Amino acid sequence: MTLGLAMEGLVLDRSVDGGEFVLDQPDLSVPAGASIALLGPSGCGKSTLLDVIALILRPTRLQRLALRGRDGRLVELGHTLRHGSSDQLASWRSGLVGYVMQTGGLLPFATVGENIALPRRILGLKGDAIVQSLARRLGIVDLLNRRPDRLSVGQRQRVAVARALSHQPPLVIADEPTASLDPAIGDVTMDLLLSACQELGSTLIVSTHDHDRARRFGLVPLEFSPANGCSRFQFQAGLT
Ligand SMILES: Nc1ncnc2c1ncn2[C@@H]1O[C@H](COP(=O)(O)OP(=O)(O)OP(=O)(O)O)[C@@H](O)[C@H]1O
Repeated sequence: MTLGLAMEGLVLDRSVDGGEFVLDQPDLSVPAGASIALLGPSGCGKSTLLDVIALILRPTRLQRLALRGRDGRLVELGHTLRHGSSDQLASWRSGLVGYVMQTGGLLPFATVGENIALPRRILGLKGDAIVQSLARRLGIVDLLNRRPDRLSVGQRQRVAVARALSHQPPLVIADEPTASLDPAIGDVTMDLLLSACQELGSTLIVSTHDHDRARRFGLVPLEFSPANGCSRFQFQAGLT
């Protein structure tokens, strides 16, 4: 089985900052091209785990984090995530990951179209036909010239999904991407995430509270399981 993601020995300890939360993930492996639903109660660490995988959050300890690139090579990034510069991490992130953040994370001074095209600009990719195509599939073509502060939360969420897909990354991460959407648009959005990733052979990890939608769309569940200690959290190990 070819891996899309391999992680070992992750500890993210917020107690050092006065919190009570510890994410303790000895092992996590996801097959390349798999579509995963990260499930668990509020506060169990879904966003935290996604932020580590997306090279945003530096863990307290980490033995290994490897992500598969578009060229098929598994890139070892554990040392860079612990000790590399922000610029190094941003550079790897832009090529390897598309991230639909829970908060949208759109640039307020750029239009919707510019936001969606931004990951392509960063990578120097030519052609913006995919921006139009994604906008059409998500029903946001009429919004391309607006700024994000003139959008509803649900519209922003769809823009964030389009932006995460526009550079066709090998790993797509989505943090509750349908939380603010009505059921029909939520289904369209989940369908696009899945079909775009399947067309590209990309790995998809979606955090969600919507077990029913995850099941209907055939996402493989990766469930939170209590670890030792009342404030230690962990997700079910490898899916290979
Ligand atoms: N910046 C932060 N500083 C300190 N503690 C934090 C911070 N962000 C989150 N936490 C804590 O870390 C824990 C995990 O939070 P996280 O957001 O990963 O949970 P989640 O499973 O994604 O929750 P939800 O389903 O509500 O989005 C929680 O106990 C939360 O209070």
